Amino acid sequence: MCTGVRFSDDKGEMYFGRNLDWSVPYGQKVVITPRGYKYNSAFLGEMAMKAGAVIGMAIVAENTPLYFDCANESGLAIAGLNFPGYAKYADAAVDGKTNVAAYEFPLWVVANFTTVDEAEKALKEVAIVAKPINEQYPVSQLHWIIGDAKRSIVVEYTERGMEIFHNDVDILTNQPGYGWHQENLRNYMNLFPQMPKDVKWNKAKMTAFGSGSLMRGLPGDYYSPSRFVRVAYLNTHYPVKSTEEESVSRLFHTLTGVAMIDGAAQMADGACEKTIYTGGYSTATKTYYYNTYEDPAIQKVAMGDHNLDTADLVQI
Ligand SMILES: C[C@H](CCC(=O)NCCS(=O)(=O)O)[C@H]1CC[C@H]2[C@@H]3[C@H](O)C[C@@H]4C[C@H](O)CC[C@]4(C)[C@H]3C[C@H](O)[C@]12C
Repeated sequence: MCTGVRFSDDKGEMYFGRNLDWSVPYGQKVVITPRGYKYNSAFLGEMAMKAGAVIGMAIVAENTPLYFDCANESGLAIAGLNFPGYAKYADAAVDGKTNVAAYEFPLWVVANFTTVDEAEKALKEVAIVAKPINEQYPVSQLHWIIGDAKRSIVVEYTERGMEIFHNDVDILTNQPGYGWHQENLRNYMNLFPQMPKDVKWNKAKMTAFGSGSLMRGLPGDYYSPSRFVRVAYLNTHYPVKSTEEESVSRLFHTLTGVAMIDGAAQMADGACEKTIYTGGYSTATKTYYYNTYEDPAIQKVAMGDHNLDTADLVQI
């Protein structure tokens, strides 16, 4: 399972991050795509980085960065999360549509757009096509969260075609679809951060043991609907912060609140899922922060420390 989150600080800068939950790493690295890089889109020919340089977590295949999550220097970010059983891409290019292969979708979004508004408008004309980049990497079944300083959307391509959801809680997990998760939040309207007043049941007078009393019922397990509710509650109740340090701390604490610990939840093949890495981007400093299951110390890569006016991918 995976979890994504977006929020802003008090100056309107965006922080956008995700947990990548799986049993084994994919060999991913932080990859910077500089302004002069060009890539061969599966259906659209040669593409330039119109919205500027990009940073994120990826593997590189055929000299193309296959981003798991990334952001451009204009402040638009995207993360792909597993969506098997629901994602259903077009089998082949669709006439009259802008055809984008699933593997290049994050790169295509951040190469072309600077805001969620721009991306949302263009996405209405997009078909996501089930074409793999090569035989080594089959097509992944994903849905995506796309965010900027103002808001986020969820993109799902299912048997109903392209669906775009306005994401009022700025988070995403896995199956089922965003619409189901949003409706399910209504089951948790009873959750509040406040200390409850003392109550009386006949002669029995009761006071809370301490804080957290009205959070009871917030699901603590790793199941996708449970993580959705938990991270929605955490993200929407966290106080808005001011400094980079406070917001990066917020990002990692929120994602730790839905991180997966080894041994607790097996996948269908019997292997346990765990949070392989947590990664996220700050528009304030154009920096990508990450840590891994093995090394929880937070590492950072600032775009500004690299020459962005070249044509070659930088793999860190
Ligand atoms: C497995 C990852 C999603 C993690 C997740 O959501 N797990 C939930 C597990 S569960 O089923 O819901 O239990 C996804 C996110 C991004 C994906 C990668 C990116 O899409 C980039 C390429 C795309 C290629 O087509 C396949 C390899 C790949 C490198 C993908 C491998 C894998 O599918 C990744 C790493």
